Amino acid sequence: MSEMLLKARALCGGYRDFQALFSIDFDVAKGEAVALVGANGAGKSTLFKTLVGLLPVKSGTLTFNGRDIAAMPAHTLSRQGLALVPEGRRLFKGLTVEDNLRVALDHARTVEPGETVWTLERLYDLFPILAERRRQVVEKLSGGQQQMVAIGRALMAQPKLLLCDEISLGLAPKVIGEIYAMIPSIRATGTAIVIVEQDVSLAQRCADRIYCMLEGRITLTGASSDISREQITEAYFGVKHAVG
Ligand SMILES: Nc1ncnc2c1ncn2[C@@H]1O[C@H](COP(=O)(O)OP(=O)(O)OP(=O)(O)O)[C@@H](O)[C@H]1O
Repeated sequence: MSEMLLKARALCGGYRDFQALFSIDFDVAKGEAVALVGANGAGKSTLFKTLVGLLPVKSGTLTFNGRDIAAMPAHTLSRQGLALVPEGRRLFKGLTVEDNLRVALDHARTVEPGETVWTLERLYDLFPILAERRRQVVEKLSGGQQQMVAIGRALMAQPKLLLCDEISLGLAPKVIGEIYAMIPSIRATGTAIVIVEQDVSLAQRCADRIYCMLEGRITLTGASSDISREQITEAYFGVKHAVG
């Protein structure tokens, strides 16, 4: 594996008295695409929120770019290069597409010389429909277009690692295809990406490696090309039975 960007070891976390993550080992290398799969309630969103500092690390270690980030708050982590596209998008209603995108500039990472900078122009090249809709308030957009704004907003923070939580939820297959087509362009800039995806086949196709979670634990990890459908099914449900 190439140089490590994010490294979690024996990570435990959750909500107040409720433990939702148990001894998680999770790695992302620079520029890598990783998929995180698991049933509803497995702990995928909780892991993402813990990685970006929205929930506390209860025990274990967490490093990003070689730095201990276990106690860093979300706004500091954003400036370090960690960005989350949250489940449900959470756009700023009443603001235009462009204003939603510009909001991220306030907590963006300072880009190093030679690195690609995500500008509005580059984003509009990635999602041309957003250029057409730039002056519209986001409520007027379709679900797929809103998802593009959510991804675009995260990219404007100039992340080294982009965490995408269920970006295909509720979208038509054609639109999902359009959104997932952005992954190679994002990776080409050197940004690593982790996607939470319910469609396991899609996850396997677009990621180098897969992690599967069940009841707050990682139950399977490996190269997408090496993992069989049967192994994923077992890790996903904890029992041997067939899906879809
Ligand atoms: N705000 C919260 N307070 C307390 N417990 C929570 C909270 N949010 C989630 N949980 C619990 O944490 C566990 C993991 O939930 P999480 O949302 O991380 O799962 P998930 O894999 O992302 O599932 P989904 O696909 O449904 O979002 C579940 O038992 C859930 O009920």
